[in-house]
Amino acid sequence: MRLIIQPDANQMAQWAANYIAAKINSAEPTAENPFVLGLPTGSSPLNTYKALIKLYERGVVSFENVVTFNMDEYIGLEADHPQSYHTFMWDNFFNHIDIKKENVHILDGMAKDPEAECAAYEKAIKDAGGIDLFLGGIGPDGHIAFNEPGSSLSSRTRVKTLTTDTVIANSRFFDNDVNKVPKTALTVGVGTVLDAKEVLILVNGIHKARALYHAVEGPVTQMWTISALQLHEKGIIVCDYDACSELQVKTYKYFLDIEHDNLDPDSLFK
Ligand SMILES: N[C@@H]1[C@@H](O)[C@H](O)[C@@H](COP(=O)(O)O)O[C@@H]1O
Repeated sequence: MRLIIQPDANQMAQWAANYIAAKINSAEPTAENPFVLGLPTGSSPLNTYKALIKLYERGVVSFENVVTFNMDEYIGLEADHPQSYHTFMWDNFFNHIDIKKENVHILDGMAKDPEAECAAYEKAIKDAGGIDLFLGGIGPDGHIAFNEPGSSLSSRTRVKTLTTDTVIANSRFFDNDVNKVPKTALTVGVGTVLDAKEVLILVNGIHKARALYHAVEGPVTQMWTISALQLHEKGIIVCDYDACSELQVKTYKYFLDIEHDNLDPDSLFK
């Protein structure tokens, strides 16, 4: 695992955006052989999306030959609901770049047959050649996508019931009313994420410090699903100083030392 420690959320976002852009560019994607990018919602990736939009506007990267698969979607929200992940992605990212609508994949939370929707999603990822890079965030309880504590670390795309903690955490987007928050979601599985060629996870803020501790220093356990990243050959966590608060000083110093030459976001384009 690589742990990229940055001073704050803005510098994290610049590092992550530069990394994604450099990966897309080095793949030299074409319509026949696109770059396949997995994407999250939430507050964690917002600054990264803003930084990627700026890179696109500066002509540093194009998304013309990029295919995307989002991590998850609430069950029961129409795509045009203000809090659907469809709305989030188009408002915060897709509307501002040159991605083709047909290259965007987001699970349909209104699907009549959710299980068939999930199976079709797994097939679509496979048909696209697998995910080259999966960007993600985590909840304070260490969940990745909507793989709540107790999720199988081999899980695939499926229906998941949200924990009370997640419903409360996400009620901030639903007028702070837990009754308005959907209680179930469609989500890629931990196994789906681990199948990506690379996984890049964003973790910022003191409220994620415990989760980062479990991700880096804890054992692999279904109770902190992000810990499964330890099994991935190319797992990267980009975090800020605050999120490192629960790490041992020697762990923190080790990753700062070994990544010393890689911490400047501009170093990624050299
Ligand atoms: N399903 C999403 C996750 O993909 C996201 O990582 C998490 C954390 O959100 P935030 O980045 O806002 O802290 O929220 C939701 O539960």
